[in-house]
Amino acid sequence: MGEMYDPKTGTTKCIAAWQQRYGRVIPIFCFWDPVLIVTDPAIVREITVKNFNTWADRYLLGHGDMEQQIIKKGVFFAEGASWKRIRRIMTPTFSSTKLKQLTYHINLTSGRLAQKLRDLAVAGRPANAKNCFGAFALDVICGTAFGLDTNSLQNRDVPFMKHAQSLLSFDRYVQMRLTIVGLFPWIGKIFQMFNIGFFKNRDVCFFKENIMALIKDRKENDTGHKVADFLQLLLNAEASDEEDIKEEERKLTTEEITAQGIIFIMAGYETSSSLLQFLSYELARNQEVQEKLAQEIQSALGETEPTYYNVKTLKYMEAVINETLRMYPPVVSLTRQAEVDTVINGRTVPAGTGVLIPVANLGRDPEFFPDPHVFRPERFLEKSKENASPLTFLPFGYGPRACIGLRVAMMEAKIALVHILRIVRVTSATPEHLELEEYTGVLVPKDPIQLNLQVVP
Ligand code: HEM
Repeated sequence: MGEMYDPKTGTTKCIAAWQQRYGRVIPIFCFWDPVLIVTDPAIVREITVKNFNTWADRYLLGHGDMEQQIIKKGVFFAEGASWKRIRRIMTPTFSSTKLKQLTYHINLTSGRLAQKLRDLAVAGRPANAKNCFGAFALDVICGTAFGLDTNSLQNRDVPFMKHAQSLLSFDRYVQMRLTIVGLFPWIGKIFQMFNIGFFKNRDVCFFKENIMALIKDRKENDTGHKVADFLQLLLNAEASDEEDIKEEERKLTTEEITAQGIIFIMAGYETSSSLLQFLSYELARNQEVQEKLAQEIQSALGETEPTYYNVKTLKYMEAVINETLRMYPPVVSLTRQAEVDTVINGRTVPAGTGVLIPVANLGRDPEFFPDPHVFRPERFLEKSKENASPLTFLPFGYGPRACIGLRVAMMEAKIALVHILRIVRVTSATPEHLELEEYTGVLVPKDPIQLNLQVVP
C-alpha cells in the first residue's frame, strides 16, 4: 500500500512531497488506472517529442466515455489518426498571415475593456478581475472564431456567456460523475448510451445549434469571403461529398467544424481570462514592474495601434506574461497515454498507462527556478539556467500536441495590456493572500480578485 492523495493538502503540494520521496517519476493509481507523474525534463521530452507516436493521445479519466460524441471530434479530445488529420487541417488556420487579420477584433474588444476599467476607476469602484477578463476573453474568442460581436463586457447576461461559464464549471455534478466513472469504469459505457457526458448536454447543445446555424447562414448567404474568422477558414477547407477519398486526406465535415468551434470556446476562454487575472494581481503587487511595462509600451509603440507584428517587439511584456504563466499556469498539468508497451526510465510501461506532467510543479521547482515564489520577469530575459530548458516551462504544453492557440493567446494578452496600461494603473488588489483553486479545469483564484484602479493622468 503506497500513499494516499490528500485533497486537503492540494495536488501541487502532494506532488512536490512525493517527488522529494520518490524522485521525478512517480507511479500512482488514478482510481484503477496506472499513471506516472513525470517531472524529469529529459523524460518529458521523450514523451512529448522523441517518442511522440507512442504518446500522441491524451490520458482522460473515463477513457473517452465521458465526452459527448461531438466533443470527441474536437482536436483537443480526438485520438490517433483522426487527431492527426484534424490538427493538420487546422494548423494553417493559425499561420501569421491569418492571425494578423484577427487584430481588428482584438483591438476593438481590448479598447472596450480598457474603457470599462477606466469607468470603474473614475467611479472609485474596484474591478472584479474574473468578470472583466472573463467577458473580455469570451468576446475575443466569439469574435475571432465566429465573427460575433457578443459584447458581454457590457451585457453579462448574453446566452454565450452563461453557457460558456456553465460548460466549463467544475461543479459538484461534474465531480460526482467523474468519481462514479473513476470507481466503476463500466458505468461510463452506460452513461454514454444515455448521452450523459462530462459536459452538460444543455451547454453542448446550445453551442452546437448556434455554430451550425452560423455555418448554414454563411453557406446560404455566401458571406464567407467578407470575414476572416476561424470558422470561415475551416469552412474554406470543408469536405466535399466525394466518398472515395482516403481517410487521411479527408477534409472536415460540418459536424467536425462545429466540434472545433466548441473546442475554441473551451480552450480559449477561461485560459486567457485566468492569465489576465493573475497578471493584473501581480502588477498590483509589483508596481515597479507595472511602470516598466507602461514605459516599454510608450517607447516602443507611442500611440500607434497594436498589431500582430508590433506587439512582438515588447520583450519585457513577454517576460511579464511568461512569469505569470510560470507561477500560475492556467492548465496545471498535461496528460498523455501510451498506445503500445514502451520503456520509461529503464522500466517497461504497458499500453494504456497514463502520464501526468504537472506544469504547475515544474514552474515552481527551485531546482529550475530559484526563489520560485518571487515574481521576477527578468528571469525570462537573462541568459541563464532558468530559461535554458523549454521542458521546465510548459504553460502551452510541448511537441506536436502543444497548444495550437499559443500565438493567439500571446497576441490577445499583449494587445489587451497595451490598451489597459495606456489609460489606467492597478494600484492595489485583494485578497491579501492569494489561494489557488486546483480542482477546476483551469487554474483560478479561490477568492475573486478585486483590482483598485487609477486613471493615468
Ligand atoms: C493563456 C491561454 C492559453 C493557455 C495557457 C493554453 C494552454 C494549453 C495547453 C497546456 C494545452 C495542452 C497542450 C499539450 O497537451 O501539450 C492546450 C491545447 C490546446 N489549446 Fe490552448 N491555451 C491557451 C489559449 C488557447 C486559445 C486562445 C486557443 C484557440 C484559439 C487554444 C486552443 C487550443 C487547442 C485547440 C488545443 C488542443 C491541441 C491538440 O490537442 O492538438 N488555446 N492549450
